[in-house]
Amino acid sequence: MASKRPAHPRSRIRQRARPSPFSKYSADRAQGPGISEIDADALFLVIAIAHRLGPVAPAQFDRQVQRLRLAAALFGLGQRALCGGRQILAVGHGGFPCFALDEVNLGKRQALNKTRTQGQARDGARSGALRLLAAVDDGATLDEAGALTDRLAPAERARARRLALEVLRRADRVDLLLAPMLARRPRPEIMRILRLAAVEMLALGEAPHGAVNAAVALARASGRKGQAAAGMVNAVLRKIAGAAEAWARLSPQKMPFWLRAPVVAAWGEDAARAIEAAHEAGAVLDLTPKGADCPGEALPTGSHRLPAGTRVSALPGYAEGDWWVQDAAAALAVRVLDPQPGERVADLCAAPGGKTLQLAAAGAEVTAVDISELRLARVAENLARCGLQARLVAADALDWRPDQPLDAVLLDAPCSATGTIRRHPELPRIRDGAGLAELTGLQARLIDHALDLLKPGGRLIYATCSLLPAEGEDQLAAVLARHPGLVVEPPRAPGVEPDWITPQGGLRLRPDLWPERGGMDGFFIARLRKSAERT
Ligand SMILES: C[S@@+](CC[C@H](N)C(=O)[O-])C[C@H]1O[C@@H](n2cnc3c(N)ncnc32)[C@H](O)[C@@H]1O
Repeated sequence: MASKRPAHPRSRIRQRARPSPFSKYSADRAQGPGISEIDADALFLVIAIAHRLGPVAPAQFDRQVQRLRLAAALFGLGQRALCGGRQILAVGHGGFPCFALDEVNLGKRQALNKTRTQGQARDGARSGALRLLAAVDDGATLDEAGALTDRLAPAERARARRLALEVLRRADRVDLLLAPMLARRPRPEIMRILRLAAVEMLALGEAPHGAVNAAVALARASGRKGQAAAGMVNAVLRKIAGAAEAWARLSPQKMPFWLRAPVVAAWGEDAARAIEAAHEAGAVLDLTPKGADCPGEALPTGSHRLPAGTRVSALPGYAEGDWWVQDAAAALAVRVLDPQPGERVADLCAAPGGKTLQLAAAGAEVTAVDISELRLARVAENLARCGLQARLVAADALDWRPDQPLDAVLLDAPCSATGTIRRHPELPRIRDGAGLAELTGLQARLIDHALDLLKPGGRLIYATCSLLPAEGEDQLAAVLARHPGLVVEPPRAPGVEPDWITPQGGLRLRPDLWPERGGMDGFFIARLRKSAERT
């Protein structure tokens, strides 16, 4: 397409030389790639399109981003340029020169003035999902990548995340189906488009013509090489549309070897497959009630369950803080502790605070400690919403000591989080099991420190949202060996089934439990009582 290259060489140099104050993924990610990594020519063109300076009011921001995105698409610039466009505007909010779109220069007034149809909204969600998937391929979690969909309307943003989750739950299974249909492996951005359309058709019931047309359009919009691949995308996806039987014969995607091997060693091949099926099925929504009023079906353990995809903020009682979101397995740690009103309890790795809320709701005098000030702010928000109180301390738990010994400590230790793959299916793709020895070493030090903070006869709950025995059963065995006199107490709580209790007395929860109810996160919970004799 012909375009007028405006003479703004200085803006080009300035933008290239000046690093963006925004990381690519989120404010939490300190060293994300900045604007300098965006394809310079694409960025130059977007700046060219947007060269008429003027402040962008926050209310117009989304509209400006949308226009810039359309402009970039018209020039065939693809994702990287779109990302650049967003960042230029974002920089504008931070006080840098801000670029507003010049429709006259663009010469495409009609296209830009088009009102958004439903189809465009869906493509916004698909493009958003592809940006999230690209970020995961770069090693980001979906939460870290969330900022990449900020410019979408809330419903599109939610749909983009849902699509990305569904693809990540099946990416390996789709690749197995695609492999014989591909003469050679396409570029990563084309592979992501193929996976997305395949999952939409085979797992989400999307009509083939809609999914295939959208995929072809996305391939074309992804740049010159994408345009060349559009024919292949069309042909392959038409074959995929007819491959429902072959798809049904493929098993759910396997856990990576570093995780699967210890799972099989602990519980066998059938359990590993059942866990993989639960990972593919994804997670439902669980709430922990503060009092009696809580939407959803009451589970035997006291949590309330709603279908996946339920909009949390639309549920009754959200603003009033009548409940909070917490997986049924996670909620069992505090139920097993059974905190009493007035007891002095520390929640040593507290953020975002689900367990702190449970402790405070039980009437305990809670100190919530977390090493991350940023994450501790979420505990404060959650406490405020639910009208509950706790003392918040931003500190390394290993350095923190209360002024008097405690009745109880809850240690929900940092771990591999492999029990949460149903809701974080990107974890197996971005982790490789490295650093496990470091984590288990930290867990052991935290356990010993927690025991040291307890009064004689005080109780400790050790919990991890992990499927790895190294972070659960093995830690329990090791702490019992290190501390003679320490006792494991039965993990009693309403709804806890005898089969969930290990021979050693720990509580082993797995995603394949309660299959008819929708599963639960993987967790290990142990209740320990310190010797009543002073040492
Ligand atoms: C599994 S999450 C805790 C979830 C939390 N208990 C809940 O129920 O919402 C682990 C937390 O440990 C914190 N953490 C990691 N290392 C820590 C340390 N040495 N001291 C205190 N907190 C730590 C992390 O910041 C993270 O918020």
